[in-house]
Amino acid sequence: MSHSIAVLPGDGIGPEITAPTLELLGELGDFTFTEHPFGGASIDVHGTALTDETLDACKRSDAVLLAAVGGPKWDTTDPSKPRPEQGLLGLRKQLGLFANLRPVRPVPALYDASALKREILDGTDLLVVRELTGGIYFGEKTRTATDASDLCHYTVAEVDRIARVAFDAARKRRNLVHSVDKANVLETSRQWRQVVHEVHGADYAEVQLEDQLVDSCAMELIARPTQFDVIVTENLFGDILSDAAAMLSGSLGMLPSASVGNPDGPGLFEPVHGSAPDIAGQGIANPLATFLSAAMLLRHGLGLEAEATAIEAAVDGALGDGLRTRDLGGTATTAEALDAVRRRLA
Ligand SMILES: NC(=O)c1ccc[n+]([C@@H]2O[C@H](COP(=O)([O-])OP(=O)(O)OC[C@H]3O[C@@H](n4cnc5c(N)ncnc54)[C@H](O)[C@@H]3O)[C@@H](O)[C@H]2O)c1
Ligand SMILES: CC(C)[C@H](C(=O)O)[C@@H](O)C(=O)O
Ligand SMILES: [Mg+2]
Repeated sequence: MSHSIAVLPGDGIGPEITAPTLELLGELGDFTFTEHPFGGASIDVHGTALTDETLDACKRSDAVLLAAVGGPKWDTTDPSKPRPEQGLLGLRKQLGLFANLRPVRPVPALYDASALKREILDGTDLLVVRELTGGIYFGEKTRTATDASDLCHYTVAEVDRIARVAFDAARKRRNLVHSVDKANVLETSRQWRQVVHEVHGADYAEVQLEDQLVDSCAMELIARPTQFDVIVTENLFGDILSDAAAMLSGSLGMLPSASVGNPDGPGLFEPVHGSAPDIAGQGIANPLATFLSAAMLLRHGLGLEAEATAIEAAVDGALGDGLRTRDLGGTATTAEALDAVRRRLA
């Protein structure tokens, strides 16, 4: 049976890293890919970042693969103008994907590519569980000539369900959850902390739970990353902490993600990084975060565990053979990265 994958190449380096990812997937099974305009590319043609046609196509698919959206062409401070990023937020919301899983597992072969010492990195294996459809991203926004505001809002139900995703993940890992908030200042964080503890006490008492303030968590992530197993946090904190955590893996170009949570619809699989406009069009982008996102698509979206593991092992193997794109301190092009990983698949 052929699996249908809706493909959203998006903007900037998006198309350059999507094409090799589809080639790689093509080696592993029978997939039907359909590409759809999304983000800035969609604004240019349709005037909106997410059309009904693209949304419907995503809903009908078995899984959605996204590269990245955005870029200077569409940057605007005018709230009446469309932005590529609105399409991404709308897609996550409309698909009901409230849980964003961002694993960070530095590959030993890349320890030298990191600015951090080997002793700090060795043994790091953590998962950021980011709440994805609530918080300040989705609260009411206002703007007048003299002021602006973004409302941060969470319901108990939204916190409850993301907490369960984190505890369930921890049970399959090292049984430890750090719940990250700013409960010393924010009311939404005080509610977050209370609900996480209630869920824990009721159903997950055997999982170790630690509370951590987000500012010190940012420091601890870089200073002592091995202490973390699962980090669960709200939307904005998770966005920022996961880019910081990318430094553990050597480059933002290494981190994949899976956006899940709706059992009745497809998941969305996307690298953590953006459209990298500074290197777009040069054929030098690192495609590995998208390859690894495709692996998460196979595992979480289609239940193809062996194929997912094959991609991850091939990426590790290629890096062990010395594959280094420019962000990792080397000279390999995107095409050479595909060749190196494909050789390891065989
Ligand atoms: N999921 C998404 O679509 C997504 C995520 C983050 C940012 N964005 C958007 O991307 C645009 C650019 O944002 P930014 O510059 O802050 O972040 P970015 O992640 O695009 O780039 C940050 C830095 O990392 C480098 N980089 C990122 N991915 C790389 C890769 N695969 N290979 C090599 N180098 C890579 C870039 O060259 C740049 O120097 C913005 O419009 C932003 O809104 C989109
Ligand atoms: C592009 C932007 C809306 C997005 C986010 O903030 O969620 C990105 O930074 C990410 O991490 O996926
Ligand atoms: Mg981000």
